[in-house]
Amino acid sequence: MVGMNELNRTYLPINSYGVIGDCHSAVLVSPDGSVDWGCLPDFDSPAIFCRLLDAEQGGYFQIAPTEGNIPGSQRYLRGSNVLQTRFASIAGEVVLTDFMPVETLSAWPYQAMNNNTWTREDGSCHCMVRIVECVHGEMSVTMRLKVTPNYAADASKIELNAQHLGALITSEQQNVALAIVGASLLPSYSMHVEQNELPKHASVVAQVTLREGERLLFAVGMGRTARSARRLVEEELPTRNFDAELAHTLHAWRTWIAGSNYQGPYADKVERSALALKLMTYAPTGAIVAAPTTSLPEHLGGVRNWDYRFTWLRDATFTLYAFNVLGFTEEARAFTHWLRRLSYANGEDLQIMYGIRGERDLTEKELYHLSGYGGSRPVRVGNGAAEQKQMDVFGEVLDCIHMYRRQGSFERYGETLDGPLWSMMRMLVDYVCEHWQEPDSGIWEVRGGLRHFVYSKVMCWVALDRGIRAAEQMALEADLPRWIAIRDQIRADILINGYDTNLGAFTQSYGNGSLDASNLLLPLVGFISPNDPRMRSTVDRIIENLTDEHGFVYRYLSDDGLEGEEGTFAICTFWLVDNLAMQGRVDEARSLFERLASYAGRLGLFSEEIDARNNAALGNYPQAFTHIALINSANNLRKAEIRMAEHHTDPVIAAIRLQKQP
Ligand SMILES: OC[C@H]1O[C@H](O[C@H]2O[C@H](CO)[C@@H](O)[C@H](O)[C@H]2O)[C@H](O)[C@@H](O)[C@@H]1O
Repeated sequence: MVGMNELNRTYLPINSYGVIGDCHSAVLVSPDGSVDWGCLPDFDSPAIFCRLLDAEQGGYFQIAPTEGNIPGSQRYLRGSNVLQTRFASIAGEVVLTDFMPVETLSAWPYQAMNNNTWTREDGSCHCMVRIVECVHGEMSVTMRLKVTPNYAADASKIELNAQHLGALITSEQQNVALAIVGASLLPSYSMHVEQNELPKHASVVAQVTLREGERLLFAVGMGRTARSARRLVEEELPTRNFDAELAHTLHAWRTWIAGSNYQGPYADKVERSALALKLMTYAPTGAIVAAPTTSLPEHLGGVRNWDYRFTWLRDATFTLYAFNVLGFTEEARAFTHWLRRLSYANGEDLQIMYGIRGERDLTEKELYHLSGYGGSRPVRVGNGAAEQKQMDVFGEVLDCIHMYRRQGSFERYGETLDGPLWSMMRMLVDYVCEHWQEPDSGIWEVRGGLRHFVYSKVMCWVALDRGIRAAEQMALEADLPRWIAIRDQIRADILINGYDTNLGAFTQSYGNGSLDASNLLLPLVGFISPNDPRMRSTVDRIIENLTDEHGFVYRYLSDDGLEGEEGTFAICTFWLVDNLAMQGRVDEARSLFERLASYAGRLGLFSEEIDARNNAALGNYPQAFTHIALINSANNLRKAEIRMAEHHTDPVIAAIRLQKQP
């Protein structure tokens, strides 16, 4: 964590970054004041800042003390995704406030699926705002903006404006506008262009000495064309009232989070997780990304580097479960809206993931010119998993609609389940009836060939089960006798072929003696009781054989067709917490939850995996999966504690406690 003088800055720990966003995109800000990852204006736009994936070539936008070695420390402003980085020395202290203005966090009038969101509802541009203010003494501050368009593949050209209060950075496809507000009041202010060693990208450098009470505001926006970006530099950005936008943005986040009705343990962690998840929603269409980054490695120096800036049906529906726990329903409405507008002719045609505007083509490419985080290559954009067959997604989609119905959301939003939505559900259930016996690539998207994954079969059972319940409870048209027979057949098949009596555990796939943490979901989806002896022994086997020395859980240890190792999966460890809690092993559950929670970064954010041995976060960041699971586990602990209280206290007191819960 160093200041501007440290020119050879390399890779910071993944979970040391803060994230800010506007529900169109999100950028990562390091504790030394640098935006090292940024795809603007949308999550899937080519990155203009990618120092995170190539410390030498990658662009960044850093505002920090000119003198090196003044450490920055970060925090979020209460109840928001507005980030502050504080730099303090003996001579002075400056505070950097970073945010992306939001108009509203409630449901949008959804736009066409195929648009990039260059402008906001009121016609102004989406932007990133950074305000640096001296709160004590004085400090010299440097801003360095190195824009590297198209993941640093395209060259950029810089033009400073006449007063040196802004800059236009253009390239073949992307045009960036920078405006600096407040500089004309500061005599020490200067700005120049600095050539870098690699000539493709120069940097805009501004310097100023700030005294107590003085401040500068930097706004960066994207123009669809060089001409529109020039207009942003000259007209729009210098005249927008960003103080009012900051107040509005803070209010929007705080109003949104105040809608949570969570009253259980670890409320601060749950709140941060909820705010992180909301950041991953794409307001114009209702889609939800798995994470706002690509290629943060699952093994340092390894090849397991994937692009997560897309919408997996699985990850998104899991996100909605977590929102549901907190009492948020609008996100599910927005997502089901997105879901209904996806293009697919039948179950075969339904992809497991789509782009945020419903794009089907997510062709995976390797960016050979980037060296990768800590040398982890290849850097990939696009994701080949989109072409995989993963049978679990049918259960996840049907379960999500089931949850939406159970929440009373159809009534709340004046919608109905019959009609086109029910036709879609029936089509998916019928597809599962025909295809559940086929092998697939499974929840973990293995690249080593198709198998009969137990979790996939269980989710086929879930698809049938939720379809049957909807048909029965809503008197909807369906071939119920057939559905019921197949549901029961799937269950019997799993219990015979998916449980290994010698091992004493549900296995990863049929006829294979390996353990798989996805089976921890079986009681969570209602397939089996958490106290069924087969489930209890599966949990014990997982604890014995699928954990590291900290008790954190690996997804599996079997071959998956890829080179290299990986860390423990945070979502899987939280699933273990859930199982322990549901079994009444509350002390073990609590202690595991707390151990795992201590591996979040200082801001409470998690990536996908943990290498506890080296105290390192691994994988894309922040990752929805982990934050979803944290919320669910905190809630399962809450429920387990209530159950314990009921058993161990006076029944009257227990009843009073129960009443207090939402
Ligand atoms: O391990 C191989 C696979 O890893 C990624 O998939 C993982 O992330 C997805 C998004 O969060 C999640 O849905 C999946 O369950 C995880 O295994 C990657 O996206 C795949 O391309 C890759 O094959």
